[in-house]
Amino acid sequence: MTDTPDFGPDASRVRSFRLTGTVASIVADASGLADAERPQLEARLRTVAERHGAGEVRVALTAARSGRKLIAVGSGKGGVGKSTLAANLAVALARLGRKVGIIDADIYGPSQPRLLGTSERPEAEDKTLIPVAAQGVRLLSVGQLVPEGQALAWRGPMAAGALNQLVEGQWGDTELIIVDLPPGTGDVQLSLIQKARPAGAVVVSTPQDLALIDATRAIDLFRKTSVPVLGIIENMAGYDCPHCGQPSDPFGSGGAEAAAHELGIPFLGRLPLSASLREASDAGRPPAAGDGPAGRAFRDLAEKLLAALEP
Ligand SMILES: Nc1ncnc2c1ncn2[C@@H]1O[C@H](COP(=O)(O)OP(=O)(O)OP(=O)(O)O)[C@@H](O)[C@H]1O
Repeated sequence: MTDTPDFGPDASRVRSFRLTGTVASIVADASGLADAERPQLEARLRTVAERHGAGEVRVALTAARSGRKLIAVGSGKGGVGKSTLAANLAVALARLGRKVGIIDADIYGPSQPRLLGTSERPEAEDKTLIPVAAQGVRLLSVGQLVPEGQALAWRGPMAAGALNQLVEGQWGDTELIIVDLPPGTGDVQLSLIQKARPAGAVVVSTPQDLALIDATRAIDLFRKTSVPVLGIIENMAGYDCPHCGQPSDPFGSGGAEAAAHELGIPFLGRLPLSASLREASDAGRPPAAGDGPAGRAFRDLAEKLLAALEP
């Protein structure tokens, strides 16, 4: 039997230790570590094994982050429902059996804690943030990093630094992380996208021409940063009057679908303007958690998103 040396604070990461002759083999769990921290862990393990008498040390670090996929949700401008859709997509993906996280990187107006109905602040372990659980998903938000109500006037490097803390949180076995980006296509968005390295992106737009021009810019930003655009979602498309029942299209309809076809990207679906969706969202009850029409619509969107992500 191999006598395992004392790895000190790294002991909980060591999955196995074997000493054959003078060759030590160590398997350690590197989940949640930043890329820069992995070699440091390896060096510490190596030192302990060498002190324990090993001449040669082989270290295998498991749980590389490569298995986890980040999906950025962006929009060309504010107020189109990007955060609402990001929250509900996360909840719908979780209901489809995925282990889902959400990173609220919207430095101009972090709204995920409110949308997911939580005011809990994340704890930190060894300076690594532990996401809070809400509505079946795990959440880290830039809003949790500053006192409530304090404005975030961050420039690119600060925003990127904060995002790094969120991306490098203790995500454990989370498979998919939705990243709610700030609206727009400026430098901050660019550096956030480069830092987060998403596997794909979703663009939210309303049907108006102007919103679509902005959405096209957002698509262009993702393309320039080599992030595959998984699809476009049209929000606030059509409205059923609660009084007379007549449908109307205050912002037009079908524009985003036509734009998606033109740009050669998938159209994931549309959501109508809905008072109940807004009320439920404001109250921290994401409609995707229920089985009503909005719940079904979000399930449909989540299925299409998975199909685009894992063809
Ligand atoms: N389909 C919808 N029907 C009715 N209200 C909606 C719909 N989608 C979003 N809203 C409402 O519109 C407002 C803006 O939505 P949200 O905050 O999600 O937009 P955003 O694009 O993330 O904006 P921001 O630029 O502030 O980040 C919210 O009050 C939200 O509840």
